[in-house]
Amino acid sequence: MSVRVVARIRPLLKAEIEKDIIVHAEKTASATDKDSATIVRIPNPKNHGENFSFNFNSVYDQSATQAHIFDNEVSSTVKHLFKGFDVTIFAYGVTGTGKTHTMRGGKSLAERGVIPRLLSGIYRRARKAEKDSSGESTVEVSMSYFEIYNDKVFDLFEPPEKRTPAGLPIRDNQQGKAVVVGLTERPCTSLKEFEGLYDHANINRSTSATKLNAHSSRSHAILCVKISQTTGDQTRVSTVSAIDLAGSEDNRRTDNNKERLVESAAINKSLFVLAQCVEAISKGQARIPYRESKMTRILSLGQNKAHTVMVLNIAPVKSYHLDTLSSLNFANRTKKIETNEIENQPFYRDIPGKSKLDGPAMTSIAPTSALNRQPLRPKILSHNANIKDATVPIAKPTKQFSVYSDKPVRPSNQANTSHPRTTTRPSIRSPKRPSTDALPTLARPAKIPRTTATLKPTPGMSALDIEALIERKVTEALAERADTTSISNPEPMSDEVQKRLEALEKRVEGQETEQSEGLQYLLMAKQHQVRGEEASALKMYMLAQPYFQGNEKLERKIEGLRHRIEGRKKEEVETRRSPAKAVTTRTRDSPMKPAAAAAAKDFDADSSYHAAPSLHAASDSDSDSDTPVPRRPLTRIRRRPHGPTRSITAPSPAIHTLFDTEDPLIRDLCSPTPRTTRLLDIINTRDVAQIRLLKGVGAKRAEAIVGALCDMEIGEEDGGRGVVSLVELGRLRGVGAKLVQGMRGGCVEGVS
Ligand SMILES: Nc1ncnc2c1ncn2[C@@H]1O[C@H](COP(=O)(O)OP(=O)(O)OP(=O)(O)O)[C@@H](O)[C@H]1O
Repeated sequence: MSVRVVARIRPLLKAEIEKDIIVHAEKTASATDKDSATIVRIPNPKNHGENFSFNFNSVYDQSATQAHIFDNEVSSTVKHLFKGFDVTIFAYGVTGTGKTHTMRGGKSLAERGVIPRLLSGIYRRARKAEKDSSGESTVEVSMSYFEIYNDKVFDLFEPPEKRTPAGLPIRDNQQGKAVVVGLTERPCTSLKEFEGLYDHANINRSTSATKLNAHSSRSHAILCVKISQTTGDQTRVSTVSAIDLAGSEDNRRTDNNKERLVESAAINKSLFVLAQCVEAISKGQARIPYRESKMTRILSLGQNKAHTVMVLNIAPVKSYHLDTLSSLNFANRTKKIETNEIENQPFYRDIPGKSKLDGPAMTSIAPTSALNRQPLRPKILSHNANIKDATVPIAKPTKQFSVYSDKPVRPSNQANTSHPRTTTRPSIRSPKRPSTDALPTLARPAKIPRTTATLKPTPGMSALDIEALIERKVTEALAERADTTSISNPEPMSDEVQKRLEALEKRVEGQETEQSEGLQYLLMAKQHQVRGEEASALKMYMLAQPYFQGNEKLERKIEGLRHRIEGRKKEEVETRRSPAKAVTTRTRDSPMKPAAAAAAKDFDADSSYHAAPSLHAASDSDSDSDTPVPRRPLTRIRRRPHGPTRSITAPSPAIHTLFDTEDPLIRDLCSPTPRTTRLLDIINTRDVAQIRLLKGVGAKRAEAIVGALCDMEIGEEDGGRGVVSLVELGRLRGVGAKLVQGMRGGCVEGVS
């Protein structure tokens, strides 16, 4: 099913006037009176006589009430939730277009937004389900709520003063879903309780007054509400995520100060990445850059297996013209994303082995499948043999148990470490079972009767009961093993090693924090430059300079930019004095100094400056719509060949390059020392022969490192990126800070 995209055009604000309205909701020609509008119409900024139209699932104009939006677009998702599907609802749009109004809304009953109404619907349905089952079923609701501020994750149940500067980490759970580690999950038994928690948490959200919005959200806020439906000993968990994204900002209009600019850069960057993800998905590219921002990682659009609704918030007026077009383009692409909705299967309650890491969404998948994968933290006693287990199909573990065997399960460590599974499997396969095909899969324990205490079959048991008994026993034993394994295999790190690792981490983090501040300025500089705001770009480059002292490339860039601005000013003055003369002035009258010329050349050669002007406009190659991407003056744009449509196409800004290695300047400024690079390169070869030659590493240790890399699955989801920092290396099982320092120190001698 595709992402459902609905557009909402907000009413005029006090300072806005009727005659500036340029965006309209319209119905299709074939629509009846009953049908709602599905088209957003907006003029072409280059030619006001021409209009662009964008088609969405629904379009709401200024008259749409909060109740209207909820009833038409969101209330039906409650049903999905209770059927076991996850749901994601998110609001997207430029700053000040009504995202928070839509999601949270006001205090009065009529003004309440999607979130409180959704919760109201959830509680209502929960009570009904409980009542209809005559008390057989219970529904529990719990919530977690966090924000992504400056690309860091913060628990909104924690007051800001208790936050750690680095925020909470994100990890992939066993199902490959990104979850925040260490989030508070609060049970809430009634709407009132929910509202109390939600309102309180919202006080902790980062908001500020900007020129475009007196209460502008400076972060992406993600609310996860978990619904656990229990009948007997089975529980089915589903999650609804309601996301109020921060709005993109055009800093020419915000008058943002330094702090707001930094926030703005982070917001814009994450929205850039989101646009890139959507573009990559819509083009069917193999690599979707989810990991380039925390927001995209969490949202995992198109990958999250949830029923997804996007509300596109739009301002109706001219001053938002270009931004609105960008948003419309983005939404146009998003609506084509197919989500593979998957129903969460019930699992047995109180099953041991559920990690805290799982987070709210984690438990939404049957635990049996979770058992097939390695935990995220390496377990010291586990062998590489376990890696194979990760590939064992879900139903296979059942073969390890015989229904007639009543012996206690072997302690997990032994089972895990002494024998690879493949050797034990045949001997414990039940000889009485001709085929495992008849087995119901572990992921569907729904048919299991609520028999309990004894695991021995009794004479009166049916074949189905026996099958169920096998499953039950297998599930419990595997869960127990997983649990024991995690408890009995703590990190074997001595206090001293732990301390050293922390010290190393702090040192590296300290450097990172300092550098990242400088990088923020570079990012902003680049954003300004992309928009043709060269004076602001220069200012930002200059602010970045103290963080990268002595960097010649940056100095050249600044000088080149300064020269360019001065040249332009001169040109303007000349033009005003004598337009005809000015045409030739540049070549005749102002020859560039060699250094400046080189700098300017460097500037020109940097292809990323030819990017599209709009912050969240990704490239547009859609063929089925009038999907313009605005262009701004002063920005040089490479045109793509015109296709069959008349869509105006701007190239995609290499957004992800803003902070990464594709930008030559940033690459230059961020690169780790050659020694570190060398060490990481060697480690990432996963070649025992090479690694064992590192200082302090013998053959056994080299093998353990390679094993740990595999265990941690570093690189699998990242296309084999391997360890990327010393800290990450130090965290590998059996490595530690001391060894890292030793290996690094010995690296200069060269290990080939
Ligand atoms: N449908 C609406 N009806 C009435 N007022 C609205 C509506 N939509 C938005 N507003 C008003 O517009 C202003 C901006 O809305 P809001 O704060 O929700 O924008 P936003 O998109 O969340 O902005 P930001 O990204 O900066 O947080 C608010 O004063 C809000 O009350």
